[in-house]
Amino acid sequence: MATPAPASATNCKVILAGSIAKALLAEVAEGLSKLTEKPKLVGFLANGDPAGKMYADWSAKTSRENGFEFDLRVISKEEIEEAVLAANSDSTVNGIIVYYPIFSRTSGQDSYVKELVDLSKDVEGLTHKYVFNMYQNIRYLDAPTNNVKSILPCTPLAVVKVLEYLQIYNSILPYGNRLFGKTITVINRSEVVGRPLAALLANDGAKVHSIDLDGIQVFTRGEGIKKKHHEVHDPPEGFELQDCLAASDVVISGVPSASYKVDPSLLRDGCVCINFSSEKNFDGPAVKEKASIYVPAIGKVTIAVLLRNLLRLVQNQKATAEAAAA
Ligand SMILES: NC(=O)C1=CN([C@@H]2O[C@H](COP(=O)(O)OP(=O)(O)OC[C@H]3O[C@@H](n4cnc5c(N)ncnc54)[C@H](O)[C@@H]3O)[C@@H](O)[C@H]2O)C=CC1
Ligand SMILES: Nc1nc(=O)c2c([nH]1)NC[C@@H]1CN(c3ccc(C(=O)N[C@@H](CCC(=O)O)C(=O)O)cc3)C=[N+]21
Repeated sequence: MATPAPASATNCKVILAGSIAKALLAEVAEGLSKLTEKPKLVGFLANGDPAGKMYADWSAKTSRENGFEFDLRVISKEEIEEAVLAANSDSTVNGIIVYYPIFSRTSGQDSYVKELVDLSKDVEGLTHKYVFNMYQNIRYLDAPTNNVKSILPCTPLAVVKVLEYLQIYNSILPYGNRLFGKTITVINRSEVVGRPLAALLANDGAKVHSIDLDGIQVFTRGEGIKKKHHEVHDPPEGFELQDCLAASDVVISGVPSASYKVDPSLLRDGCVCINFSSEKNFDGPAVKEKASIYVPAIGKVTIAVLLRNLLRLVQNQKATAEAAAA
């Protein structure tokens, strides 16, 4: 007989990203063992951003430890265009990651750089074709042959992998519908993480409350998840953050501010809390009094997903070459 937890302890289980990343990296190792050459990822750091540098160094270390080559190239803003084009035409390069932001957030110039990366080497899935496929819930580039898989952005996909690990995805249901019946709040609706994440979760069947400073949006596939992909609508009149939280099985937060905390008194008893911000959006001791599961950070999962995406690019490059030869 298992001993019950002492009455004084909380019943919240804290799950660290490392254990989730380990499971994904094992899957990646399996795929890697079937290749004859080491996949090569090239990273471009053109902004002098210390946070970007940290993330890049950390990705480089994990890549090398797991049998991938990672070549970090520190360059100037002015060099980025030619550098990406050169990597596109270098057959020894399998994947390209460009760290953002490079140019001022308001200039829109970063969007131009994103489109420069060759589709077959875009390891973060940031070029328009991949973004389109994600929002439209299209999983392959070569439908109906379905040999070339579409690429999903790393952090939103990392959150999906965390939810699969936690069995929030119900494997009794068919693939693509496994979040049916779940209500999820995502706090952050940025173009790079929050909005794609809300769309992915809704495409998998969830009802998603997407929160940002400009208000709340609801992402769903409609009643009975009959639609092929998500649609977005306004919440009911007077619906506030507290109503979203009270209804949510899962709360995912990514507010980039040290002072922001999700009010623990608004959380549904026994909900699951996940933080993807580099700042702690949940107060640890308080959230543990309410949540059944708490994931304080996901960075390691994001990097495991980056390597999984790189492996997928290599597999896609092979499938494309074989199709061309046939
Ligand atoms: N763990 C990981 O793998 C990754 C973590 N991050 C982290 O996630 C955080 C967010 O990154 P981005 O989305 O790129 O940042 P961002 O600055 O582009 O977007 C943040 C969003 O949060 C919104 N926001 C700010 N205060 C809010 C509030 N009180 N309530 C609701 N929404 C609010 C903003 O309006 C904005 O839309 C950062 O801390 C970043 O470092 C980013 C990428 C990967
Ligand atoms: N093209 C591109 N893709 C990115 O994904 C990208 C980028 N550019 N530019 C820089 C930002 C920053 N970024 C972070 C990754 C992990 C944590 C993170 O939360 N890491 C730790 C916590 C902090 C720590 O341990 O120091 C964790 O989750 O375990 C934060 C920030 C990705 N970025």
